[in-house]
Amino acid sequence: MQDSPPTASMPSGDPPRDPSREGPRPRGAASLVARLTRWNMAVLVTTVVLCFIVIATTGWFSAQERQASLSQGSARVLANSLAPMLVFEDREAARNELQSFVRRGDVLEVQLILTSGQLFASWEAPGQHSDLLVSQAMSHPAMHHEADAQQLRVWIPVELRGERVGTLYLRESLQALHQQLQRAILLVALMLGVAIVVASRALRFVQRRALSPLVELSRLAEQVASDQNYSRRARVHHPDEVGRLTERFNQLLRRAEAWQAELNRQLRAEQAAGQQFQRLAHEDSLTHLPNRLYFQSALQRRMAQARDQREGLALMFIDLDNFKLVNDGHGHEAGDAVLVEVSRRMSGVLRGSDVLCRLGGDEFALILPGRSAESVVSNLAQRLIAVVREPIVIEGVPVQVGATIGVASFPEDATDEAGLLGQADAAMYAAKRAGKNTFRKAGEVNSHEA
Ligand SMILES: Nc1nc2c(ncn2[C@@H]2O[C@H](COP(=O)(O)OP(=O)(O)OP(=O)(O)O)[C@@H](O)[C@H]2O)c(=O)[nH]1
Repeated sequence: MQDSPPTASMPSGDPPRDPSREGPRPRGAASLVARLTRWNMAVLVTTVVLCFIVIATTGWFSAQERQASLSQGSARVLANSLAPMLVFEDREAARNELQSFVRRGDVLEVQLILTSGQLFASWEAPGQHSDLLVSQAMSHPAMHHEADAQQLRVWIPVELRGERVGTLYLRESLQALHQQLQRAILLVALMLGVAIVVASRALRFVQRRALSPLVELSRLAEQVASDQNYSRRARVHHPDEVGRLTERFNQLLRRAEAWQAELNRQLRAEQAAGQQFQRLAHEDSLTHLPNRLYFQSALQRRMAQARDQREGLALMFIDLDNFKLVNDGHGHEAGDAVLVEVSRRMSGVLRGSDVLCRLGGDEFALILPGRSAESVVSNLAQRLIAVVREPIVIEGVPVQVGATIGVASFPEDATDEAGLLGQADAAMYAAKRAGKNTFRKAGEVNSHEA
């Protein structure tokens, strides 16, 4: 057989890819490292800012308290030295004492008031006006202080030998303290800013290291999803949760690989079975020549090709002579053996492009593609008749059959398959009538003879 029946194309072992599961990470999907760093930074910055607020507030209040206690201490010393001057009504000495006291610089106002409520001596910084109410000064029996954001006020009783002789009122500016504190806060803020920058770098580095096995696993999963190569394996870095996850993932890969191998094996088996089925459907089981089903499609295909390429084609209809006698005389099995041998002999004299088919019984058809010269066709018919006529030895007994051939040419005798086969069939019958073991061409058979 020169033209083998077509085989069915089977799908490859790999299942189809799903493009939606491939490709880079979608836009806007941040990496786990970046997301974790952002969250950690948010927590860190919030904590640092809260700490900063607590430190600054506590610092402010404790600095104010320290300033108040310092001022109270110096006011007490001043009150002690002013007490005798108050008793002896030495205003000049009291003013001098106040003058030397206010050299400290932060003082805005000092007032010395007698128990009667009368002002004994005072000092006010340039541009300052006293804000003291006498009733307020006398209302505090013991040392007392008040502070707001800008100023500190101290009231202290002036006593001599345990007896109250007046009140000393001191008002101080907290501006210097403010500036000092601002500088300290700025310095702390700067240091915290640097600490945040260093911490963010360190966090990113640590998280990148800690999450690298997870990132590696995710990359591997993406690769496997993309190329479906289940023989890949992920590296287990540490025997922690991620390590165990990696082991489970490798286990899944091993199973998927085994499933894929089994699926491929099944597909190959089905492919082979399909090819076998295709072959059997188009093959004559006795002679292994292409059968009638294949002949019909082959003739259609070859004629279409001939039409397209403006080529010719010849068809021979071959019927064995006196084959029935073999069956009747030597049995059906002997008849089968003759059919097999005749097929083998006829195949032996054909060209590679010729297609010999068994149509059924003792009937054969031969497609000769291309435009063949008349003499070539005649010679081939004679050779076929000659090889078939050679005696065939069946179980030691020679038997003889013959062959009668009808030839039809495309496009001269017919332009469609049925017409061409009919013409070859008619020519063959004409040859039978002419005495068998011969051939006839459709073009030479006149209508009367047909
Ligand atoms: N052994 C065998 N015989 C078959 C097979 N198919 C058909 N036959 C027989 O082949 C014979 C064909 O009959 P014919 O073509 O009329 O017989 P013939 O002797 O060749 O007649 P002519 O063509 O006039 O020479 C019949 O007896 C069928 O039973 C087969 O597969 N095996």
